Amino acid sequence: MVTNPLDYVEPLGKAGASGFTFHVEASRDNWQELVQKIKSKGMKPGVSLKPGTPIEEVYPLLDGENSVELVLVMTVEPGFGGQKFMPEMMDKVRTLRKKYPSLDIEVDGGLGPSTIEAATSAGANCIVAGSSVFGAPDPAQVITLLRGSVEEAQKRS
Ligand SMILES: O=C(CO)[C@H](O)[C@H](O)COP(=O)(O)O
Repeated sequence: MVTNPLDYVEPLGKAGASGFTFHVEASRDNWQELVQKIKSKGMKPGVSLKPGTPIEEVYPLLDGENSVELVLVMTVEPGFGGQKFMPEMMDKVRTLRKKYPSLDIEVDGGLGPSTIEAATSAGANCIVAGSSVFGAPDPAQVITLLRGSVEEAQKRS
């Protein structure tokens, strides 16, 4: 998480990023300008929210003009890898999935073989995973498992 996301749009665009996700908590006053700038640099805009932030805070960014195309529901407090997945965040994912059936919904924090099912069955289709992949004896196998869980959940929906 950065506190001044606007400052990073230009450099990340230049570096070739395809997407740019900012925290709603850091952009309450300027998210419209931010989304416009992200799109003007050819990147896909996304918004993220911390565990303590209610899901309703992102609705204006999805419903109006200059809408974001992805919501990242943090399943740990932002800061560092290796933290414990917060299953109670799945209520946010379920609520979002019900309201926005084709939205990209990402989850980040504590995702791995033991938590992926909770996330994908709630409606998450983009997974951020650090420790469970990089700490595994066979990282490719974990990635295949995570991807398979997303695909299975999508077939069921
Ligand atoms: O940066 C993070 C939090 O700010 C992420 O949660 C992290 O990169 C993912 O790591 P892990 O899969 O180990 O939870």
